[in-house]
Amino acid sequence: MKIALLGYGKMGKTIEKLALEKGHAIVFKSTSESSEGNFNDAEVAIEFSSPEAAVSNISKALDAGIPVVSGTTGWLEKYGEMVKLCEKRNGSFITASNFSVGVNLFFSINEYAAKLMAPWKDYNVSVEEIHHLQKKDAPSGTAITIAEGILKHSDKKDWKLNTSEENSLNITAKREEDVKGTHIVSFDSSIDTISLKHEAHSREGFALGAILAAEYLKDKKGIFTMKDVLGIED
Ligand SMILES: NC(=O)C1=CN([C@@H]2O[C@H](COP(=O)(O)OP(=O)(O)OC[C@H]3O[C@@H](n4cnc5c(N)ncnc54)[C@H](OP(=O)(O)O)[C@@H]3O)[C@@H](O)[C@H]2O)C=CC1
Ligand SMILES: O=C(O)C1=N[C@H](C(=O)O)C[C@H](O)C1
Repeated sequence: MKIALLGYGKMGKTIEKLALEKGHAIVFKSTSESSEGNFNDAEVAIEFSSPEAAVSNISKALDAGIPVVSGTTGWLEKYGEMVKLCEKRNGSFITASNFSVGVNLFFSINEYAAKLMAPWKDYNVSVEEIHHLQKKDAPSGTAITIAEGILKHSDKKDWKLNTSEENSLNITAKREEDVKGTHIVSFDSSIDTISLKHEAHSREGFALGAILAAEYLKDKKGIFTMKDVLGIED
């Protein structure tokens, strides 16, 4: 598969290494300042850039008729625009807050736990995420997906960063040296605490999942999710 990498930072470089090991070719790569290769040679684009650059990168791929996998977080208020553009171009698009298989299983475990815990009103649920110091957005996209999963089964009306409001689901975001991505869901009562934790040991899980999504998307038309890619039921 011929891949264009839109964004060539920590994730772009990890994807390049693993894609080459899997026998794929990188035909184009770009940063905010430079690019090399021929974008139109690509069969699929994998986009991990920044919240400010994501919409223009995704649009560039859809306009060129190249299926696009986007992992960038912090831009989802524009998701509807990208869906419309994808439909207009009869294109192919997947975005996910987290491409790792483990986190996508965690999303389902989280929803199951939230449903199970819903009648037990003595427990208060909260979400914590920890990431490296360079991360631009907070809370993480993954923490938002986790919160949305909990809210499907909770009396809380919304999620908020650092809130003590009872009606809102509290998300805490911590930044620490070199943490790849840790997410913890806690159900706390005065008697005990039940915790679910996912801890990424490297960026390879995110990168492998994005390559898997690109392999899945390459010959398809439409808008898909990681649940489609992994065959996980809703
Ligand atoms: N969905 C998932 O599974 C995961 C998502 N992410 C998300 O992916 C994104 C990138 O993460 P990461 O690789 O760690 O970040 P980095 O900061 O390490 O890399 C970002 C890259 O994007 C480039 N870039 C910025 N603007 C543009 C542009 N207009 N066109 C092309 N490239 C551009 C940067 O270039 P320059 O250096 O010149 O600024 C840099 O090469 C973040 O939003 C992060 O949250 C991260 C891991 C997993
Ligand atoms: O910026 C990161 O590094 C990560 N970002 C994603 C997010 O915002 O959820 C996924 C992963 O946690 C790493």
